Amino acid sequence: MKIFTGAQIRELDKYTIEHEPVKSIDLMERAAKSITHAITETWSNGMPVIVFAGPGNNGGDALAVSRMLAEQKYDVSVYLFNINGNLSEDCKTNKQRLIECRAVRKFDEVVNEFDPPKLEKNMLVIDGLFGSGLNKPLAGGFASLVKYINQSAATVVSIDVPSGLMTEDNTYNVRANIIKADLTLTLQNIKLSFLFAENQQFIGKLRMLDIRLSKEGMEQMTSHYRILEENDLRPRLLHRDCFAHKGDMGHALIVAGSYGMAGAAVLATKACLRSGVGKVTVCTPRRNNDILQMSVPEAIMHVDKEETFFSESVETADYDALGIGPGLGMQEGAAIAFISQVRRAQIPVVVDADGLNILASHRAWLQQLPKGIIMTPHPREFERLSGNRFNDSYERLSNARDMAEHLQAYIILKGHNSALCMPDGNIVFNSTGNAGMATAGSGDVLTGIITGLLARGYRQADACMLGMYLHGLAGDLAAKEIGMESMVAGDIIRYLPKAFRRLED
Ligand SMILES: NC(=O)C1=CN([C@@H]2O[C@H](COP(=O)(O)OP(=O)(O)OC[C@H]3O[C@@H](n4cnc5c(N)ncnc54)[C@H](OP(=O)(O)O)[C@@H]3O)[C@@H](O)[C@H]2O)[C@@H](O)CC1
Ligand SMILES: [K+]
Repeated sequence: MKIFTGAQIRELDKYTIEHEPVKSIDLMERAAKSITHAITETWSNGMPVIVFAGPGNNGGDALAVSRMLAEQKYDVSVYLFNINGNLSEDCKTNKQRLIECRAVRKFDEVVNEFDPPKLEKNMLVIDGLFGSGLNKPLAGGFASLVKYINQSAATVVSIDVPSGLMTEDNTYNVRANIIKADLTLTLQNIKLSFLFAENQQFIGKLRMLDIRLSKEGMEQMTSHYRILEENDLRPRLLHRDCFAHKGDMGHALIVAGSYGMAGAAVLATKACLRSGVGKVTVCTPRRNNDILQMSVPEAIMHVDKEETFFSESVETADYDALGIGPGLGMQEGAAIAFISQVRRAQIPVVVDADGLNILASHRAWLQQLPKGIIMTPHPREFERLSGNRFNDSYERLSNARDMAEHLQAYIILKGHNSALCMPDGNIVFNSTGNAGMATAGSGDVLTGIITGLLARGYRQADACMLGMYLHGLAGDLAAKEIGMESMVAGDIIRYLPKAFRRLED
């Protein structure tokens, strides 16, 4: 599913009006009908409704919804904020229609003085102040109103966007002046800012309402942001020939583990083996040999000459992909072996964990990475890697996109809705996964899966998308059966076969 910016939404709106064709006011009526339906489905008309409408089309929606609710015998009081005497055309029309229908308890057009109504627990507030047309942080009277609504015990439903929240960049927004909705009814498509963890407090529960914007318009419009769906992945799956031999299924090399961190190597190797690859060799320090041999008997050992850390890069001619970094340690010896290994690899490479930390402490090496390299940092690893501190997820994501373009790399920013930044500047968000996966070793599992998929023959972009989707799906399937609270990384590996099955069916 594509994600459109506020500016693109306005273009799509225009396109739909011209090509369907439909009058702008009728499109608003259509949106209001589906918003009203979502509200009446959830709350009965015994609940008093207070509507706050702004001067633009978000306010126009709110006025139309007020009329429709009042016609269905809801007890509706409406406050329209017309401070500058400048209502949008459709807002004006809906103001007129509302006055004419005479069904609302109260209609107050606020021009100057505003005496706020009492908001109580059993009331429903409809927030139609601002939507995708917001162009600066809320201030003054609107900021006070938002604070007043937020501190009340009433249930809040936001139309399209919680008022005060920008559809993309909230880096310099004033968070105290954004509505905290219990439910956001967003029109047609999800907005970029809804995907960021720190904005969940404003959105509450999210529902998307199909208002039938032009399909053709949406297909034609290019978007740099996309949400990954099962249907995007199915056609990309490689099929297994019935005469397949393990030699045809790829050979992955995992370089992982230091003394005390054998577990990271075990998890990455096991996950790699579960990702359809033919063979996996694991290169690890001498002292981890027995642990690996016992925990992952299917893997081939390549034991480093050092007892406790990775010290010598491996010839990669016999391998199809390299995954390096989990539990590798940060000794200077390991760092030098790491960069030598990455540089000499003539195969696709995935770098994670200590591999990223090593790069962060030798940032000049970033310029020496092979094109097409895959890096999978979590937010703090990415801050160290980029040498920056970020105010929010949007700023972090923009920085990751720039780095991916500059280094011609694939960067998966892990977290709530992991984001894959591609060398061409496009960004794909994952739609699977859950909070139970925020546990030690979860990242090692992802590294193993992507390395396995690369060795199996998937190209970088496909391996990253499929890898993050399967990783999250396995976590979701695990959560369904065992819950999130006590989930460990090994559970994700245990549910990988079911995740593959689900995609293949
Ligand atoms: N998707 C679709 O196709 C459809 C979308 N629809 C609906 O349209 C909504 C978008 O409507 P919109 O473009 O009129 O913008 P909206 O959010 O109402 O705000 C604009 C007004 O706010 C003002 N303003 C801005 N910032 C401000 C601030 N900080 N403080 C104070 N004022 C501020 C701005 O004034 P200006 O700064 O431009 O002078 C202008 O007056 C969308 O969210 C959805 O609900 C549906 O009706 C049908 C189909
Ligand atoms: K709103």
